[in-house]
Formats: sequence, C-alpha cells, structure tokens
Amino acid sequence: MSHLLNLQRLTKYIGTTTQTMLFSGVEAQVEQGERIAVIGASGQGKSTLLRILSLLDSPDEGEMEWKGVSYRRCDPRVWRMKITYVAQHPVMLPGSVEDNLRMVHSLHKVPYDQALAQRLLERSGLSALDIQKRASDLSGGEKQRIALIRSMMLRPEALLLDEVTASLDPANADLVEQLLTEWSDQEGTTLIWVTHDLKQARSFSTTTWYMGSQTLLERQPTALFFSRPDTEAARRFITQSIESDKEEPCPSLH
Ligand SMILES: Nc1ncnc2c1ncn2[C@@H]1O[C@H](COP(=O)(O)OP(=O)(O)OP(=O)(O)O)[C@@H](O)[C@H]1O
Repeated sequence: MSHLLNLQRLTKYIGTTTQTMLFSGVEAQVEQGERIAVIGASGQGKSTLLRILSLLDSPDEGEMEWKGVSYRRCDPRVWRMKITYVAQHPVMLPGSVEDNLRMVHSLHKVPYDQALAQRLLERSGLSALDIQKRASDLSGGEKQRIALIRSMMLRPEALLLDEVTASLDPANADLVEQLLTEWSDQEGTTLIWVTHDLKQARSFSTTTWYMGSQTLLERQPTALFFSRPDTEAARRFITQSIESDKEEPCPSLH
C-alpha cells in the first residue's frame, strides 16, 4: 500500500541573484486521516513547504508522490482538488460571502450543499454573519473562516492549513480547532497544520513535524515529541515557547 503522500529529499532554494538554501532533505510520509502539526521558528520554511505540497510552489530537488504517483505526472489543478492549501491571509473572490461559497462549487462543478454551509458557519462562530455582506468587507478572522469553509466544502482528502486561526480570538480559535478535529475524524481528512500555538499543536495533532536547522528535523507522535524530543534544538524551541507563554500578559505600567 502506498502512502497518501510521500516526500523524498525535498529541497528548496530562495533568492533571485544569489541562491540561499531554505531547507533540504525533507523526508516524510503522510497517511490518510493523520493530523500533523508543523511547528518551528519563523523563517524555517513551513509556509513554503505547505505551498510546495499543494503545487503552488515547486521543489528544486526531490520527489513528492500522491498515492504512489509523482507530482510531475499530475495536473496541478487535479492535485489541488485533493490536497488544498488554506492561506493565512486568504483572497476573497468578488461579491458576497455566499457568492464566495457558491462560486468555488460552480468552478469545480460540484453541487452546493446549503445545509452544510450553514452548519460550518455556525460551528466556526459565524452564525450571526450576514452572508449577503460583501466578502471584501469582512474582518481578517472572518475571511480566514470563510476561506476555510470554502475549502472544506469541496471535501479535499488533505487540508494544508497555514496559521488558519492566527487572526482569531482564543474562543473562536478553539471552535475552529474542534470543528477541524471532528471533520478529520468523520470525513477521514488529513490535516497538515502550521501553527505557532504549541497548546493548539498538542491538542489537535497526532503527529508533530518540527522544522529546524534547514530541514524537517523531527517527526514524531505528538505526545512523544513534547515529552521527549530527539534533538537539543527542538528541546530548546519547546522550552522557549513555554517560557514566552508564561510571560506576564499585561505588564504593569510605571
Ligand atoms: N519565493 C520566494 N522568494 C524569496 N524568498 C522567499 C520565497 N518564499 C519564501 N521566501 C523566504 O523564505 C523564508 C521562509 O519563509 P516561510 O514563510 O516559508 O517561513 P515560515 O517558517 O512559514 O515563517 P513564519 O513562521 O514566520 O510564517 C522567508 O525568509 C521568506 O521571505
């Protein structure tokens, strides 16, 4: 049986005049229904890796297979229907919120399920939102959730989530996390989710990928990773993140 996704020695360089290595030797296998948290310091290439996985960017070296078939042999549009990227700062299509939800269905010739749209809006804390409102007028957090719902409704086999709760308050971030966890359980959807929130990473994921030292340095079951990381770099990263969370949330004024 082939893996859902198989990454072999992926390497990415950045820059136009001088090429700098962003990461190299990224090796990983992903199974159906797995929930993966992708963590690591800023600038390690987490978003770039997600964009490569959805063929919005390309690797400079290495191989990537979906169910045993190389990305080189797939139509990128077909690939993206199966493995869909949800951006941190999503682009809204022209028109209303409802137009945004319906339009992707007509583009992909998939019937629109109004009851599902309503359920997902309610479950993500948007039950009071007027869906006739212009999508461009939404707040950052509303846009994030509409973009997420828009992608979920097309039922890709894997969702690539790029800090999709970063603009939400903690209560709404929790709602979205619960929704995605249940969705993954019920639909068998694989989640690969970049987050800087280690509490969130620990609660939703089954596996953690830690990006550091210009590669995917660790990939482990989440409980094991957080209790006994293999590398000193990951240990330091976890400790520093916990320390910064403990900092006084509202320093006293002098
Ligand atoms: N196409 C590109 N051309 C030039 N630089 C790029 C390109 N794509 C990414 N980069 C650079 O690569 C680095 C890694 O970016 P990326 O957003 O993937 O990191 P990240 O780990 O997701 O960071 P953060 O946690 O801050 O979101 C950044 O310095 C970014 O500017």
